[in-house]
Amino acid sequence: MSEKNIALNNVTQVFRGAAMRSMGGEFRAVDDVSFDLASEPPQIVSLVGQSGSGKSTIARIILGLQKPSSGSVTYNGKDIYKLSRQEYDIYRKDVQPVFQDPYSIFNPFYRVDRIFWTAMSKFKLTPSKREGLAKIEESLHAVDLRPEDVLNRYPHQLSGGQRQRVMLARVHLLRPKFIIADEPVSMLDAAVRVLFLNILTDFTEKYGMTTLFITHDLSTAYYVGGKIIVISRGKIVESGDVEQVLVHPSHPYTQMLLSSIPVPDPDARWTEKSALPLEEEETAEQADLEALPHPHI
Ligand SMILES: Nc1ncnc2c1ncn2[C@@H]1O[C@H](COP(=O)(O)OP(=O)(O)OP(=O)(O)O)[C@@H](O)[C@H]1O
Repeated sequence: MSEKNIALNNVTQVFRGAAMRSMGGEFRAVDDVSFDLASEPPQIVSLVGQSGSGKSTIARIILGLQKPSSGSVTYNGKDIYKLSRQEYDIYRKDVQPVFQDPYSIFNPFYRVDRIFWTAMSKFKLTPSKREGLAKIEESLHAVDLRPEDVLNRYPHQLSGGQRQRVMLARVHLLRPKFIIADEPVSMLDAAVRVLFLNILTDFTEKYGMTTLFITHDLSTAYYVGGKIIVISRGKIVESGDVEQVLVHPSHPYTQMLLSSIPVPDPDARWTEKSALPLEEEETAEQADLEALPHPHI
């Protein structure tokens, strides 16, 4: 199997405007970020940082939704903005997104089956109606959904967990080399979250899809395993095997993120405020730890 590679080379994203007046008119959301995602061996790489640290901006840049102010993203060594039409079509098929709440990208007027038929036609998978339906059903079963429960429904008739799994079924159907999953479980409850994460790790192991898993929550990064990249204020501060980094964090920011995770203790009352300083004025989301192991082992 030929190896494919997405590389971020000194990617920087500067936002300018009146709203950044207090910061000298510009704000560096992503600052000189470089890392690689390789298809071989397939792996999960978690990109972790607080709210506002630049994670989603990096996802958008990789997906070609936003051109960085400087630096480049290359696919197999070629700048994604210099790919031919045909090469770009391959990139779009090879690199599939899963967003936090897919509701915003579902067309509310179309039933769920249309998502799959549209994907097949867009990426020129043109099976017969019968073969196509068999593939769709296989993909739904792969994410633990029953076709009869979802295919004829409208997006608003599904739960958040079902909608997220429909997006995973779409990924299963397309069999990309890479998944860019931006906070895919942050809106799910603990039980559905674990189900989703298990399917995602299965995709990497069974079908060889390398996943960039974006999360603010160290516990979920620890749960999915693989590698981790820790980002603060747009800069990578630490990276490596998730086990190594979370058990022996070397950077103060990683240590601080770890120490801010509340340890479930039925006898303890939560009286103190988190020691975590925020990236922005926004409030950091609380990690939902109910069903996930604590990274301190
Ligand atoms: N189009 C834009 N114009 C101006 N500032 C922006 C724009 N997009 C993002 N930002 C700012 O860049 C910073 C990084 O945003 P980004 O969404 O990448 O962070 P994040 O780590 O994904 O946060 P979250 O987990 O809350 O989604 C934030 O301060 C955000 O307000």
